[in-house]
Amino acid sequence: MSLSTGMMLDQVVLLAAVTVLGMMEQAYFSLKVIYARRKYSVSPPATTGPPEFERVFRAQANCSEYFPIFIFSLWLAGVFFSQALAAVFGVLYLYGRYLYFHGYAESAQGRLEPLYFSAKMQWALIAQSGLGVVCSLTHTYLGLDLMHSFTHLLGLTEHT
Ligand SMILES: CC/C=C\C/C=C\C[C@@H]1O[C@H]1/C=C/C=C/C=C\C/C=C\CCC(=O)O
Ligand SMILES: N[C@@H](CCC(=O)N[C@@H](CS)C(=O)NCC(=O)O)C(=O)O
Repeated sequence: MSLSTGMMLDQVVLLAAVTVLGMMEQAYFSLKVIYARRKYSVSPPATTGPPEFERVFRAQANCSEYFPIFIFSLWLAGVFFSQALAAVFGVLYLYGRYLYFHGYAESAQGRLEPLYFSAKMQWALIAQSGLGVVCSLTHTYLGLDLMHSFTHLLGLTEHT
């Protein structure tokens, strides 16, 4: 897809849907911290309290720290590589983060398995972003269609 020919909404609508889902998930995590503050009587600006509170607090903070990386990589991968693939990895990442949040709320150990899962999804999105942007750069400035050669290598396109 070329931005110069105009981006059609159907070329990004899956990315938009995953972004809305991600924003709702972030809002949900924030609400859980507000409930935990009430439950454990930890009023702002305090950020320390019983371990049950601190784990919920850190789970939300950790998910927020990574949210910008997630959103940028989702859109870059979706625009420059493949919208469908980015959307699938995006939904899996958000699912992993949901499990991470609840695992961390239970115990520090409980966060680890979902963290590894969501990290794999995140790295896959970063890789797709990098590959897509490099292919676009070489196409624009060197006239090389690496993406076509790449998909041909994988047997996804006919040789032309
Ligand atoms: C989800 C974010 C993914 C990518 C963004 C970039 C960097 C973050 C690294 O990929 C993530 C890897 C995380 C690995 C964590 C490894 C170990 C943590 C385990 C134990 C900590 C010690 C303890 O709990 O006692
Ligand atoms: N802000 C994070 C950056 C590194 C990170 O993402 N760590 C993972 C694996 S140790 C985590 O779950 N950290 C727990 C937390 O941020 O509370 C930290 O302080 O640990």
